[in-house]
Amino acid sequence: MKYTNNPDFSHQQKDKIGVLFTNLGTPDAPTPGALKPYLKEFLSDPRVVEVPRVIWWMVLNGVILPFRSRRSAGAYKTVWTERGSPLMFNTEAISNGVAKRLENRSDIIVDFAMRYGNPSIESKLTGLLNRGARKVVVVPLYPQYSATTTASTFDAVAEVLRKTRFIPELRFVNHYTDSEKWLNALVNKVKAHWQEHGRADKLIFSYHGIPARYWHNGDPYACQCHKTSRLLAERLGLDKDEYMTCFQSRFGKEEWVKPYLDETLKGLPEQGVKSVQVMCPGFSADCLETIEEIGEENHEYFMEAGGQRYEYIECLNDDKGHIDALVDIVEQQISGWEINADTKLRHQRAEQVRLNKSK
Ligand SMILES: C=CC1=C(C)c2cc3[nH]c(cc4nc(cc5[nH]c(cc1n2)c(C)c5CCC(=O)O)C(CCC(=O)O)=C4C)c(C)c3C=C
Ligand SMILES: [Fe+2]
Ligand SMILES: [Fe+2]
Repeated sequence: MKYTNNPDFSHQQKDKIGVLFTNLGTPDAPTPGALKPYLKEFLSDPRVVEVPRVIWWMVLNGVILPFRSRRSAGAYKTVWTERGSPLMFNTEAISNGVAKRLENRSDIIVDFAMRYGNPSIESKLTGLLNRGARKVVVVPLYPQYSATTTASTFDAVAEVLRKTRFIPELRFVNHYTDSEKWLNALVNKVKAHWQEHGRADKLIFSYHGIPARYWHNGDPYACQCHKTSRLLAERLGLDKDEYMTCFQSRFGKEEWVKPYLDETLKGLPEQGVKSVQVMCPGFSADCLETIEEIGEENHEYFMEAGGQRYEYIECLNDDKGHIDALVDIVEQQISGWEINADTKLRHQRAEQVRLNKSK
């Protein structure tokens, strides 16, 4: 094994703290040619699809990739913009927002990476190490823990570090469903929506699903989703009949955690629920699964079933409240990581200068 080194390493260099935000990943372009390698990497991850490898290899390569690449490319085309894939530019905006807020900390470097596709965790984590990061905090932008997302990100980080000479001190955010600032940011988002559009019969919290089997085997994800909904409802003063939790984005034939969003929306109008507002507190950034699946596809299901008003409340993306919450999470993680008294003094002076300027 040849271990990777920092090509610019000097024993005199100033140590840095690296902050790496990660998200799921997205294809490079909305085309079948770009979808195929992206879906292949994603769906070959044993954390995502827990099926015997040989059988899955045949199904994936023989059936899923040829068909799904085409179908998904069509869906991605509907959300693609001049700035590219929403998941990418929203994640970048979040990372930039946090970097801006921490710019007076000259010892902190902030970047983002994607678990699948580009920019890879390997390229960005190595980049941080090469820029002098000796301590790294990884923040997967998944508020709820799931083995399919959070643990898979950990696997990717570990895989990179397996090959590097220097292993940084490492902190890894497990989930942040209890973050009061994060909950408040979501509450404020809903309240702002209510101010503009009024309330609906029901507020639906929709989360990406996982196969029910994973949950039964110990994945806490669905429980954390229900908890998130409850904490939000308490803060919004909602009664039990005024909100509900649903799961979206099923994939494959197996049973996933329920209730399914699409089936729920198709059944609500006949129960007298004629208007709904849907938000996705499991997604930090708007992406295909929110813009197209929640904004378009499920909107149609509800209206076709007799619904009268359907509104999608966007993700937090780079909202100020979201950035505040993430800065808070990072600061908690790196507390006690001050590089040395000298650096600390410099930060305090820089902060003083900033405060004096803003007076
Ligand atoms: C077995 C399949 C899948 C599991 C399990 C799964 C879990 C999971 N996914 C997210 C977040 C996102 N998923 C996104 C897209 C997406 N997800 C799957 C499959 C599983 N996800 C597929 C095949 C796709 C690709 C798109 C498609 O073909 O429909 C995205 C959006 C990416 C984008 O580019 O916009 C996100 C985000 C979570 C949070 C999760 C488990 C908790
Ligand atoms: Fe997914
Ligand atoms: Fe989807």
